[in-house]
Amino acid sequence: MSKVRVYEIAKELNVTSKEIINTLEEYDIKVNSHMSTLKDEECTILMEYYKKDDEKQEETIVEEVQEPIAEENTNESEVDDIKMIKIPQNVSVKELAEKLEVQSSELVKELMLKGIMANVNENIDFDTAVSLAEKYDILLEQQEEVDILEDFFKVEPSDEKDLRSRPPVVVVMGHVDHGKTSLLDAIRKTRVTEKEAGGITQHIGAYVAQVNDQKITFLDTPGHEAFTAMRMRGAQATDIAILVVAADDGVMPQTVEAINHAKAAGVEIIVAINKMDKPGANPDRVKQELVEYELICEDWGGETISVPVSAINGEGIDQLLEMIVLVSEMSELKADPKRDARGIIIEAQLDKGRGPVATVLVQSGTLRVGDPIVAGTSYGKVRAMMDDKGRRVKEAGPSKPVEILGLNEVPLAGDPFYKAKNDREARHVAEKVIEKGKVDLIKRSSTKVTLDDLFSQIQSGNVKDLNIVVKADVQGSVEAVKQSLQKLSNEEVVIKIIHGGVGAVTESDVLLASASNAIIIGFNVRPESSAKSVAERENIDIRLYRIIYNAIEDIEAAMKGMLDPIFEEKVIGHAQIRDTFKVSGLGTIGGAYVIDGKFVRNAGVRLVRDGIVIYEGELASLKRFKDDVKEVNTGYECGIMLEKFNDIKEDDVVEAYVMEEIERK
Ligand SMILES: Nc1nc2c(ncn2[C@@H]2O[C@H](COP(=O)(O)OP(=O)(O)OP(=O)(O)O)[C@@H](O)[C@H]2O)c(=O)[nH]1
Repeated sequence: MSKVRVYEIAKELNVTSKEIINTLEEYDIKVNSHMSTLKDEECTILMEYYKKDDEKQEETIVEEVQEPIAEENTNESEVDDIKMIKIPQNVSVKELAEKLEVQSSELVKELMLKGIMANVNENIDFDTAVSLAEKYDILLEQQEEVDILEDFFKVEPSDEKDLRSRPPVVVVMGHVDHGKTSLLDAIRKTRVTEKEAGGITQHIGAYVAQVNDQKITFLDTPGHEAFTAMRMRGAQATDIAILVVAADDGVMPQTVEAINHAKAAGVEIIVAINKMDKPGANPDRVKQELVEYELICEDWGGETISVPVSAINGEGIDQLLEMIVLVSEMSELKADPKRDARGIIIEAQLDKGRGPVATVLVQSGTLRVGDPIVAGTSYGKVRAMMDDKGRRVKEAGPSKPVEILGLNEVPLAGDPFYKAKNDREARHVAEKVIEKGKVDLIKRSSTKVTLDDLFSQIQSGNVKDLNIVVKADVQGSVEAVKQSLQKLSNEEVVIKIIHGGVGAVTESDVLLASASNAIIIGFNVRPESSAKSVAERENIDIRLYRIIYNAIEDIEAAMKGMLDPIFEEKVIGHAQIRDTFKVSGLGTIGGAYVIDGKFVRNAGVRLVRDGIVIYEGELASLKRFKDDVKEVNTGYECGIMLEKFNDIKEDDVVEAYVMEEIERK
């Protein structure tokens, strides 16, 4: 118990500081004030002394039940006499003087006496501040830095009566080349530029379309990756996703990804069946294919709204917009325009002449020119605001995208922004965010689930749904895994397969897992290298299996807290097959080049072709020229033979791994 002060132990023992000083005097120990620090043995003496006293008192109480516990509370008044003030870790002399209600010059003098030369604007550390305050019988407490941020970012819900309807925020998703950009352009052309005489559409990352007396805000970056990347950073900006499916091409892999990303985010989906002008257009086939993904269109007896459109000739665009209005009316989207502005950064860049320029989407409150704001680690006063038509505006309410000038640096897309009380608070909060680490701040509320800590997260009530992304080499495996895993759901936790697909684990899968707190399970597939690095950064658990049963077993065990991964695989190198040689009686030798890490003779190996694992086993031989070798390092060529496997082809990648014992987290 080091560095305990008199008043602290007094509080602990529920007596006055004065009493503590007197008691110590009985033991010939002299202390000066309630701020004096006590030695360990002095604390022990006091604890012993008062313990006995307590026991004695208890006995007395037992004997004299009627006796009121006389004025016990007088102790508190003494404690109350000591004024307690919270200060940050570092304060300037001036700030401290204000808190202590004394002249700054007086503190400067006091500091001089202590041998510290400081002017009024200089910062002093907490201990020095404490020693200064002691003189004024004021006790300083260190303000927890997290408090400042938590207080600042805390969003009190608005009163129901202050809520007003707001326009929907819409994003366009779909498979590559199905017409996302063309559709956004078509809407902008009919609903934005032409109606605004002389209005020039600015590309600011979002635009507002007018439909009769309603407005719709479109985010101008199509694609589910951008959408989920923002969501992963904590920003849920979108209300409705338009799923664009080309009528002549039908549901394709990225259509499925888009569906699952939208579903995981819980946004409404409206299907736009595009390219209706094309001769091969077959909207019924699209609707039929969508059924498999639980999007059953209205004319097929379901609830999903679908609209046939052509981004080229404008067919169906009006109807699509009306449907968006209808869906948003049903969703009763509301926000409080009166409170301090809050929203997200949609995109931002550095403009040579104007400095950092950011497009922001106001989500609640009203942003005004002159408002001090914080966005991630950047801050500043809104110097000017422009809308999507390049017009200067003074304020922007909920769902309105505006371009703003005045931030000190370029924020990131997806950063939330908040209005601060004043410039000083904005700067201070941004500095604290930098100190604390931005990523940490944004993800404060989301600890990522891993199989290793699944059980403890279930126990603590953090996990009610175990979200899983499944990737496999063939569709059959995806389906088999989905079905077997879903059966594992029990009363405590429901297993949800939020996305399943064929092929390597991609960055988009990892983004989805991160945004939805999911784990990824791969069967006979490998993560792409970009996916691997994002997974590491985001702390996403990717589990790779060859046998479905093993995955089921692991998840079942993890749910019961009985997972025992004693060994973990560590990939030690990759080699690319550059040539192959058939040797009669022996088999195929791969002429390989070690591209990273190293190859060792007794490592486990797997052969990967286009992200799919074709073979897993052992090396039958590892040679440099004619000699058998134990290992081959990066940048060297070698001859590889695989145990009982000859289907080696040019450009195949062989991955070498060893099993390492790991500690359970
Ligand atoms: N005939 C016809 N062609 C269309 C239509 N919509 C888009 N296209 C064409 O399809 C091609 C792809 O359109 P984009 O709008 O670039 O598609 P996208 O989905 O944004 O593509 P990515 O951004 O690459 O994912 C272009 O050549 C368009 O001209 C349509 O309604 N009818």
